[in-house]
Amino acid sequence: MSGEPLLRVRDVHRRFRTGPTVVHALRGVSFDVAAGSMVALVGRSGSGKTTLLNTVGGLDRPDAGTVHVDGTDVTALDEDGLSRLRREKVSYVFQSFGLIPVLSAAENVAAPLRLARVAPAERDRRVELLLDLVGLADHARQRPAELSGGQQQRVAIARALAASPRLLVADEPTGQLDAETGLSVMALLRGVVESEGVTALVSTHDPVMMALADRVIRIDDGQLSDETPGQPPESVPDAR
Ligand SMILES: Nc1ncnc2c1ncn2[C@@H]1O[C@H](COP(=O)(O)OP(=O)(O)OP(=O)(O)O)[C@@H](O)[C@H]1O
Repeated sequence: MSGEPLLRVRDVHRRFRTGPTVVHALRGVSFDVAAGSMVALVGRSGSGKTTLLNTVGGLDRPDAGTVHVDGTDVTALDEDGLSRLRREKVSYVFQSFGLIPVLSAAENVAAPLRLARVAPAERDRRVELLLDLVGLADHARQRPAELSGGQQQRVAIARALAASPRLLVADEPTGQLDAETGLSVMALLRGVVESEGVTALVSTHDPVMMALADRVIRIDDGQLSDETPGQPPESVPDAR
């Protein structure tokens, strides 16, 4: 498999029909993401970022084009196949965290491991390790409402990593966080890409996230319009 991109997107189109109006949200999007790299997806509001991320992880189907994740043709999967993909290969981090309110931090992180039928002792070990990785070892028993926004997003990142996905998709993961908290969550994401060997595709408006990425791809009105390599933070205006 070496040399194969972890993610391959080819000529993806997606249209939405609302009454008489048709919005062409993706107009022939193609790109590759190398295994173990972190790519930032940027673009104005309404440019198609969420639609693209949903298509990549099988939450939404394109009208045309193909998406391959780790050699699997996502666009050819039936519902069972998509569920397996989301359990085993792709996980999501959302702007709104998406934690289960009645579960503790540890139970939220354990949820994907339960689904994957990981044995309890191994599950506990992995949850402890992940909460430690995201700096929340002392908050394992707290429920989401008892955690700050930044802490909740850290739990969501730990949960997303629980089942050792190949691809982490994050849709504006720092969108609800203040600048300082957002920066620490972004640095955490960058760190886990390295330490867990995961590949990440992250939509963002934040120049610091762009600077932390290996590559930046820009979407404009449903088309990729530009691509620049990640830059060191000191060369990004207003990043400090
Ligand atoms: N389910 C839907 N039904 C109808 N139109 C939709 C739907 N989802 C997205 N769109 C339209 O598709 C276009 C792209 O939306 P998308 O949410 O992908 O943009 P975005 O870049 O993620 O925006 P933002 O940064 O504001 O989240 C927009 O014009 C949007 O109104």
